[in-house]
Amino acid sequence: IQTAPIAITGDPVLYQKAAPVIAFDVALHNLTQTLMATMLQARGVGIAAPQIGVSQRLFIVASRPNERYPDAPLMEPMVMVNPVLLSGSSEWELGEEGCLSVPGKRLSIARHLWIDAQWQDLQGNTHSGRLHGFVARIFQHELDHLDGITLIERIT
Ligand SMILES: O=C(NO)N[C@@H](Cc1ccccc1)C(=O)O
Ligand SMILES: [Zn+2]
Repeated sequence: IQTAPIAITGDPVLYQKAAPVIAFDVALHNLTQTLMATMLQARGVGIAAPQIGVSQRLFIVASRPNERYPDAPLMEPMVMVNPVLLSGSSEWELGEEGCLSVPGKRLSIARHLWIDAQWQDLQGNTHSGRLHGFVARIFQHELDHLDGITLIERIT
């Protein structure tokens, strides 16, 4: 399966508002496979389509313990199309984040402790649920990417 180069700080695609996904077709399936393979190759625990140069509202949340995040919880990777943050806890928590598009940096970022999210799967079915802790953190990080926000914009 193909991987793709990861856009890094300064690449305009990282600062655009991504477009909603409207076609739940084979191209979306292929894009998701490339996104997943790229994330795994980079030892990521999440990745957003704009990071491989595709300005569409799609990301993967795939927390699992690895050398970059030894304490990360293990979960089934979630492919989230047209994700929406419905609400977030009033309580925020500071935590270390890395970004595959901001190589070599770990920054302390405040995120909601839990969030209620809604998204579509690759078949276009709508789902919703509450995410907690590190998984909620990854979701919020990836959603920022869909709105043209990277870690650097989050600290300034
Ligand atoms: O760059 C990305 N995703 O956009 N990948 C990050 C995801 C992430 C998000 C929040 C906290 C830790 C890690 C990574 O280091 O795997
Ligand atoms: Zn990132």
